[in-house]
Parts: sequence; structure tokens; C-alpha cells
Amino acid sequence: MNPNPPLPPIRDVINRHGLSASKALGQNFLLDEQLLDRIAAIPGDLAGHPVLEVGPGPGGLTRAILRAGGKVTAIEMDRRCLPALEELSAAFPGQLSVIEGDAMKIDHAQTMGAPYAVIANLPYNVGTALFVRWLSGEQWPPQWTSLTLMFQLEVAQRIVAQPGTGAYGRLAVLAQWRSDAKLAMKVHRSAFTPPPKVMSAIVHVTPKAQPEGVSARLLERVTEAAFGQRRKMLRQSLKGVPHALDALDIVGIDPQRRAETLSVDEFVVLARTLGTLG
Ligand SMILES: C[S@@+](CC[C@H](N)C(=O)[O-])C[C@H]1O[C@@H](n2cnc3c(N)ncnc32)[C@H](O)[C@@H]1O
Repeated sequence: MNPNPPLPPIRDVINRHGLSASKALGQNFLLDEQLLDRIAAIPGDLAGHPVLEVGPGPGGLTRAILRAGGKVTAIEMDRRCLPALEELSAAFPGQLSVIEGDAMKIDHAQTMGAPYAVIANLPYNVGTALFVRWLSGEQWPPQWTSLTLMFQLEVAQRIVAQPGTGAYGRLAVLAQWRSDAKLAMKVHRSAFTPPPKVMSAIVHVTPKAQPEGVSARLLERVTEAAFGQRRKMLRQSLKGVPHALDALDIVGIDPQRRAETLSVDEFVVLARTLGTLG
């Protein structure tokens, strides 16, 4: 492995391959190599570790992951980026394979075959949809060992939010009930080319043991109903979920409380009890 082959600045790669940023594909590129190396360090030691990178674009973050020793499988939708990624693959022999396609339509676990870290700087809508997918599987622990993902700052804050705050909701419960989710780094909008309108942040998620006897699907059902009418009391918002009011009674949660006052653990206990009543 050659950790530091000489590479042209990313800006030159972008210019040489005519990779003008496409708004439709949510392209905001990171060019600062020091920043990229710091992002690639967030998951911990990547030497020899399989990494799934979604949306490599011209390969800025990709080269940082390769320098850190990761064995990268990168899924990119924009075929204009493929020649630049091929150059990167040649500079790091045997370390990078590129799949042209839509990451939403690809089975990641099957593609990777072994435990893998996920690293991605994606457009907001795709990032959130994939995040929900990575966290929603019934199989736990999942095949991914960590998620290191760039989000709009406001979305990152919703992921790590604590009860009693306006940001606390479905995303927080989903991210925290069987994972640790941390806001690892804020990234100023000026770090991107072109700069987006809002600030960004990187969230780092690692799986932890799943609480016994709780179905991911049932927990999702409860949080969807509870936060779907977040200003209402639970006795109102959970009315449509069979046995939910009985479950509140059994576990001793006051039905006059609102969703945002319940801790993640309380949601877990509620879903576990619901599972025994169905
Ligand atoms: C915000 S840019 C980031 C590019 C690069 N990783 C960086 O950090 O500079 C997002 C990239 O994701 C790609 N992309 C968008 N939607 C995608 C999808 N559904 N599947 C795979 N790649 C996608 C875009 O083409 C673009 O290259």
C-alpha cells in the first residue's frame, strides 16, 4: 500500500474532467484535503477495513479514505465522475472499486459481503432516506460497523436531539434506541464548492446491543403515531395504535404527556409492552 501517492489538487481534477456541479444531483464538493483527512479519521482506524462510500463525486473524500488505508467500494450515480475515480483507483492499486448506480437501488450488505464502515457526503434527501434504511433493519447488529455521514446541521441536530427539545422526534429515537449517535464535526458552508445555503455537520453512528424483545417495526409505528401529532397528548396521538393506551397504563406512562417528553428508553419499554399485547 502506498499511503501518499502524488495526486493533483481536487480542483484541477474537477476542471480537467469538466465536472461542473450539478444542482439536480445535489453536488457540493469538498476540496480542502486537510478537512477531508479529518473527516476520514472520524470512524477510527480504517487500515484494511472495507468502506462503502456513497456519492464519491470527483473523489475528494475518497482519496482521504484511501490514504487512511480503507478498502473502498464507491457508488456514484453521475457517470461524468467515473474517469476521475478511475485515476484514483490506479493511484491506489487494489483499494478502490467503483459502482455506477443509484445507492438507493443497490443492496449494500450483499455488495460489501463483509462488515463495512459507511462514509458519505450526500444530498440531503438521499442521505436521510439511506440513513433511515440503514437504521431500520430487523437484523441487529447490522453488517455496517459505523455510519459517518454529512447532513444539514439542522438534520444532524435532530438525529442527536435529547427529549424536551424541539429537535427531538422520530429521527432521534430511530438513531438512539440501539445505536450511539454523535455530532462529530460541524462543517461551514464555505468549505463546499459551490457553498450550500445552510451549515452542515457530520454525524457518527455506531450500533450497540438491541434491547431485548423489541421489534424495530413496532417502535417505528409508535414513534410515527406519537410524533405525527407531537402537540397532542399521548392518549390522543396513540389512539390509532392497537393496545397502545393499555400499554401506557401497564408501564405507568401518564397518557397526558406529549411525545417529546418521553425518553428513548420509555419508547423502548412502550414498544416492548405493546409487543406482548398484540
Ligand atoms: C454533495 S456531493 C459530494 C461529493 C464528494 N463526496 C465530496 O465530498 O466532495 C454528493 C455526490 O453524491 C452523488 N449522488 C447523488 N445521489 C446519489 C445516489 N442516489 N446514489 C449515488 N450517488 C449519488 C452526486 O452525484 C455527488 O457526486
